Amino acid sequence: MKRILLASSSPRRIELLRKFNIDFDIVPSSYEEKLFDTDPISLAIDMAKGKALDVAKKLNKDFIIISADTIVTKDGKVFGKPKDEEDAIKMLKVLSGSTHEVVTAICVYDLGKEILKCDFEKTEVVFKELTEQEILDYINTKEPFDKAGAYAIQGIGSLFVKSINGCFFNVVGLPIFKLDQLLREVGVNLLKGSVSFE
Ligand SMILES: Cc1cn([C@H]2C[C@H](O)[C@@H](COP(=O)(O)OP(=O)(O)OP(=O)(O)O)O2)c(=O)[nH]c1=O
Repeated sequence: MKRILLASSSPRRIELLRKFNIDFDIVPSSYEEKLFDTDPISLAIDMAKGKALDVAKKLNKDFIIISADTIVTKDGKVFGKPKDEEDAIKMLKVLSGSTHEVVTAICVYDLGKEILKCDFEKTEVVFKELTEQEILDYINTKEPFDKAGAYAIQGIGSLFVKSINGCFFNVVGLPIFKLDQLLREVGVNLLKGSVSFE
């Protein structure tokens, strides 16, 4: 019996996938993410792939793994999750009053068929100008700390987002439209809430 497995510790990814009527297991990867200023798309894809391959080592052929990685990028700089308060303040100052991009890479790895497919989605996010006080007040909510770019569009961070261009769910960490396309290629239909295996 085939099983879907989400290789993630992200509560947002878990919650988004739970919207659909499929059973899935959750095994976070221990893949070590290394961020540096380079092409954000290949970086995110490498990391999503790394997470899938890491979790695959522990599994048998019955599983289809879903993994993802989200990066915030602006002017050639890439931002993951802030290391500390100072890092979060720095990121929010860069994002203030301007447009940045959020890239999420996703991979679907069918261990039985030995098919690994990865893709990405990119969304533009326009931030209002933030005052020092707003940044400090936001840091005090603790929301920024486990989020790429130090904000959550789905949370209090929504106060800062003037507009977006592209997939909302991509910003939250799981681009549902892209994920559905990849899953269909390995026989999983989120709309039917079922997994059909030939
Ligand atoms: C920009 C943004 C990011 N995020 C989150 C999504 C991801 O959980 C996180 C980016 O970190 P990731 O390294 O992509 O994921 P993760 O470490 O949380 O989980 P895992 O590697 O186990 O799958 O930032 C939001 O929740 N809202 C936002 O608006």
